[in-house]
Amino acid sequence: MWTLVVNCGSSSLKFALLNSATGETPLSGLAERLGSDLASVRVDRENERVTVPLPRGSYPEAFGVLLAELDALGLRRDVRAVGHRVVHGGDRFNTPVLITPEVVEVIRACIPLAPLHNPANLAGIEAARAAFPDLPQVAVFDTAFHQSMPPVAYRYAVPTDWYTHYGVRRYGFHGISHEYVAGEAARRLGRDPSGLNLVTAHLGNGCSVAAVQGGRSIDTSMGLTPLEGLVMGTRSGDVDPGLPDYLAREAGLSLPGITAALYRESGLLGLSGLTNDMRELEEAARQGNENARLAVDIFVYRLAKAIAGMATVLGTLDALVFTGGIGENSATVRAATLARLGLLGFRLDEAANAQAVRGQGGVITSGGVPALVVNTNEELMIARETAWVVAGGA
Ligand SMILES: Nc1ncnc2c1ncn2[C@@H]1O[C@H](COP(=O)(O)OP(=O)(O)O)[C@@H](O)[C@H]1O
Ligand SMILES: CC(=O)OP(=O)(O)O
Ligand SMILES: [Mg+2]
Repeated sequence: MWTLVVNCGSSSLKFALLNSATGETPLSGLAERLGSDLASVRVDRENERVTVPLPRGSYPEAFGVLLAELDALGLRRDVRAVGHRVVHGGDRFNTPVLITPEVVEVIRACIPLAPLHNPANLAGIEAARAAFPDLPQVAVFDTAFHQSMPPVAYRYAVPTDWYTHYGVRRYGFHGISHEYVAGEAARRLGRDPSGLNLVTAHLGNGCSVAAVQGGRSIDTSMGLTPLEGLVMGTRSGDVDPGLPDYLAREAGLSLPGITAALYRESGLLGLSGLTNDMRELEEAARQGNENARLAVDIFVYRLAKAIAGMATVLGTLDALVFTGGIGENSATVRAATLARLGLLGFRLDEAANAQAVRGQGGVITSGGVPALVVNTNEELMIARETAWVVAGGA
């Protein structure tokens, strides 16, 4: 079944046309910096890549480019469903669902919990509905996989009333990716997923780790919002909850201003003062830039602590999985992380670690607990889940 997958970020729209059974992907692309003068759309066709400028382009305009590409390939009429990545679904959804007006309302109600992501997801749903009014639209939630967490993992030690009245609890994100790579890792290890204890580390622009037991998430590092946990590209991850009040009083900053800085001006970017891009930071660190070095060191230090925490939650560890742009491509981050985790029994295979950079993934340890690189494929996961819902779901 041909499925169009739409993944809207705060200023980007990723899309892919996939065969949900075979994974064949004749068309994919990424519209970036939407709304700005520098907006552009990159289109990947079977054997070529083109980038077209789209100054001040909006989500509907980016969607227009996608439709024109579908027409050029003669495939628009073959699309049977549209699958959307939706970042926050609260605790209402533990599976993907057909998008109804009620589902849209829940996604809207979750905007305060994912202010960068959910409005963009709704824009993607609107654009797709306008273009394909007769096709089923499916929401695949980043939070759904983590709905299996037990209360001991998802509750915060705050007044119970905040939980019961305002849904203040940990939800977790990147579930589509954690679930996909956990399944792939089991396959690569030749093991039955139901018997495996895995830690999965999704390291992209947003970063999180998860403890996956028998194919189910039992804990993860992100919480109420995608701000908690690891150091990320521009997000701070964990800080002292006393920080906003302190800064509001000492620096005269507003609460929304502080939150915006924690989302957009912190993490690798804030620490280095240079960039949120790990590749550029590694290069700057090699050239002797101390701030870049410190940013990478703190990223790794916090990641290693979080992985050890997830291993503790699991009790025993069968494998560690690296994924996401950094996890798949940075041999340096992987090596430095494993070097801090001798306690868990990893033995890095340097040649295999260097090899895994070339895109195939694979096991990067020799003996001890295996660590693997698995390339994530959120689009394929969304296409499969969409096909499952269209076929009647649970
Ligand atoms: N060769 C590389 N070495 C180190 N980091 C890399 C490399 N390639 C990509 N990255 C990093 O991956 C991150 C982006 O991850 P990605 O998963 O593509 O992002 P997103 O979350 O936006 O999908 C960036 O920090 C980028 O620098
Ligand atoms: C939820 C989240 O952090 O997503 P992303 O990494 O795509 O920003
Ligand atoms: Mg990502």
